Amino acid sequence: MVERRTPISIGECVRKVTQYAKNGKKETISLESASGRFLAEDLIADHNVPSFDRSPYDGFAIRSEDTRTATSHHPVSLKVAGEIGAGMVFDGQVGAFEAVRIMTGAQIPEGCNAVIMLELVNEFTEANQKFIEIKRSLNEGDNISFEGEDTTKGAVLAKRGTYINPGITALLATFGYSNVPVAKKPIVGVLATGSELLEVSEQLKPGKIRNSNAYMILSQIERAGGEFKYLGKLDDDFDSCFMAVKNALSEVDMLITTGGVSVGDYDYLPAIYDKLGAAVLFNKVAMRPGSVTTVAQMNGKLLFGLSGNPSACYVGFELFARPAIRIQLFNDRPHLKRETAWLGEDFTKPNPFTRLIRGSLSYDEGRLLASPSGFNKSGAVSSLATADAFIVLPGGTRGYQKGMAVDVLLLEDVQGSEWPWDNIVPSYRM
Ligand SMILES: Nc1nc2c(c(=O)[nH]1)N[C@H]1C(S)=C(S)[C@@H](COP(=O)(O)OP(=O)(O)OC[C@H]3O[C@@H](n4cnc5c(N)ncnc54)[C@H](O)[C@@H]3O)O[C@H]1N2
Ligand code: MOO
Ligand SMILES: [Mg+2]
Repeated sequence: MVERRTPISIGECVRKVTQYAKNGKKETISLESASGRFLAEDLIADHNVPSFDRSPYDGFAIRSEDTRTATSHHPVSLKVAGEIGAGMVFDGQVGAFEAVRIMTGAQIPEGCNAVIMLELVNEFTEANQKFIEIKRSLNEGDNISFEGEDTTKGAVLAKRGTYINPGITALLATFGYSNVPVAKKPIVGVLATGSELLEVSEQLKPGKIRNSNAYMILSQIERAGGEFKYLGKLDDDFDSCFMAVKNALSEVDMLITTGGVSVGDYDYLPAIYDKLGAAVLFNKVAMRPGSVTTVAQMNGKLLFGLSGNPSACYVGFELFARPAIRIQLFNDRPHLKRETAWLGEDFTKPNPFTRLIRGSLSYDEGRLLASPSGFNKSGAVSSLATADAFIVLPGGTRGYQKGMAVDVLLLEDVQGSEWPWDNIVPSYRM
C-alpha cells in the first residue's frame, strides 16, 4: 500500500523550516570583496557627513552681511584674502569685505557664511591685489553644504543582515570600513539523485537526461547568498545515497537533494531520513508544483528533499531553502518579496492546491502585469529561464481570469519580505 501523505499549507511548512533556521557566523573581509554579501553588524554613522561645512560650488566664500547693499548698479567689492581647493583649509579669520576663492568640496573658512559661484562675480586686480565684484545680496547659509546635512552621527544607516549593494559599499567606505564584518556564507551541500542522470558533458542516450537541477540549485544558492558545495550525482541506489547523505551532513550547514522524494520504487529519500533518524518536518505541501517537497532536520541541520521535477525543485528551493540561507545571513526579511500584479492570462481550471506559476513581470502604463513565463508543468525547465516571479493562485474551487489582482513573489529582488504568507489573496479581486 502506497504511503498516504497529509498536505500542509505552504505558510505552515515555511514556518516549520524557519523554526530550525538559525543565524550564522560572521567574518571580516576586504571592502573590495564585500559587494553582494550581507552585513553582520549594524552600520552606524560614527561622524557627521559631511563632517565640516563645505562649498558645493567653485566660487568665493564670503560674509553675506557684506553683500547686503549689492545690486547690479551698486556692486560691492571684496578683497580676495586667499585661495583654497578641496582638501585645503584656510587658516585665519575672514574679515569684513574679504572673500576666499574656494573650490567645490573645500571647507568653508572661519568667518564666512555663504558662497557665490565663480560665474556670478567679476574679478579684477588693483595694485597686485585681487578683488571680486558682487552684484547681488546673499543670505547667510546660501550655497553651503552643512555639516551633518547628509547623515548625522549616531544614525543607523543599515541594519545587520542588509544586502551590500553599491550604495552600502559607498557608506562603508565613508565610515572607514576597509574591512567589513559580513555574514559568513552558509555552506549548502547539493546532491542529485537519479539513475537517469547524465553529466552535463555527456551525449544524450535513450531514457537518460542531463542533470540540470544540480546546476540550477547551485545558481539559486548563489543568488540567495549562500556558498554551494556540489557533492555530485548518484544513481538511485539506497546504500550509496544513504552514505552520501550521511557523509554530507558533517561537511555542510544544510543539505539539498533533488529527486527521489516521492512514492516511487526508487524514491529513497524518505527511507534515508528514516534510517538516519532525521525528523521529517513535512513531506507534502499543499502546492503545485513541488507538493512532494520534503524537509527534515537532523541535530538542528536542515535537509531539503526537493523534487526531481525541475520546476518543482526550483519552487521548493525558493520557498524553503532560500529563507533558511537568508536567516543564516542575519537577514530579517528572508522570504521572497510579495507584490500585487494583474494576471496576464486565464487560469480557468480550479486546483485544490495553491499554484505557483512561474511568471514574467512587465509594466503596462504603471500597472504590474504577471504572465506565465512558459510551459507550466512540474517537469518543465524552459519556463524557468524567463521567470522572475511566482504567480500565487490559491487553491480552491474556482479558476482565475485575466485581469484579476493576484499576489506575486519576486525572484530577483534583494529586499525580501518578513512574512508573505498571511492574507495571500484568498480569491477574487477584480
Ligand atoms: N504515484 C505518484 N507518483 C508521483 C507523485 C505522487 O504523489 N504519486 N508525485 C508526482 C509529483 S507531484 C512529482 S513533483 C514527482 C516527484 O518525483 P521525485 O521528487 O521523487 O523525483 P524523481 O522521481 O527522482 O524525478 C522526477 C522527474 O524529475 C526528473 N529529474 C530528476 N532529477 C533531475 C535532475 N537532477 N535534473 C533534471 N531532471 C531531473 C526525473 O527524470 C523525473 O522525470 O513525482 C510524481 N509522481
Ligand atoms: O510535487 Mo509535483 O511538482 O506537485 O508535480
Ligand atoms: Mg520519484
